Amino acid sequence: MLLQLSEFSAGYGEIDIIRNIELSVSDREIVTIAGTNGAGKSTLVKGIMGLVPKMSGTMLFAGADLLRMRAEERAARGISYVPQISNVFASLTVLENLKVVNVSGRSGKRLDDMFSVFPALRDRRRTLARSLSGGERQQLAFARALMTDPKLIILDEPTAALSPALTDQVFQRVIDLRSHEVAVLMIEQRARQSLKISDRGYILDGGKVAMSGKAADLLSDPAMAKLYLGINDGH
Ligand SMILES: Nc1ncnc2c1ncn2[C@@H]1O[C@H](COP(=O)(O)OP(=O)(O)OP(=O)(O)O)[C@@H](O)[C@H]1O
Repeated sequence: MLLQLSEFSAGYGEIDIIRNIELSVSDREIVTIAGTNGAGKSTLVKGIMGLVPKMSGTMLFAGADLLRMRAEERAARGISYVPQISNVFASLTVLENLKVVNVSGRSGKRLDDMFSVFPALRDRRRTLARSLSGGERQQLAFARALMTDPKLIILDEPTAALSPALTDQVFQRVIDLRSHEVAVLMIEQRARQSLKISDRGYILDGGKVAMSGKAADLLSDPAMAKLYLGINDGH
């Protein structure tokens, strides 16, 4: 198991926002976190990154105890986080955005790797990030996250504000990430589409895991369809 949370609770003050979460991600797995607005999805992933002030429970990553580690240490151990907005530097070119990721050693080789995975970025390497299309910008955000050669990438709503066509493209890119020996944990409002490309899923409601399991089982569960699917995606 790559990431294992047990009895994990987290919050910002007196009251915990998420409570007693059991969650795991295996090597190269794609896992969706979906659920209602305000359920605590962002708080959960920020907790994994070490960005929430109050946390308790157990959190293991590649066998190490993450809970007491600072955010920088967690990142250094191989977790990359792609926030929902402001995930690239708008005033830098594509090439500059990739170069400023702090990678020790072979960054030239790494750049070549990124351009072979995302050929559109090679063509646009001198373009300012602010001039990229929404889909290209998301590719750049993924490429930046991959520059550090992480074991786990956490994506916070990668398709937010994208058109249906670009959404399909971004989900295809998420599938491609798997060939990079990387696991993906992603928050998605488009739960149905996201589960279709995932191995497993967790549905949060009111700070707790309401449902979890194999993505195919969740997609065919009538209770899941009634309560949590189809509100935000028309597919
Ligand atoms: N920095 C913060 N300080 C205090 N409370 C916060 C903070 N961030 C979030 N919350 C509260 O935590 C709860 C869960 O928020 P969170 O953003 O984790 O939910 P979410 O499931 O990601 O929601 P959405 O789908 O709407 O983005 C909300 O009630 C929110 O008001």
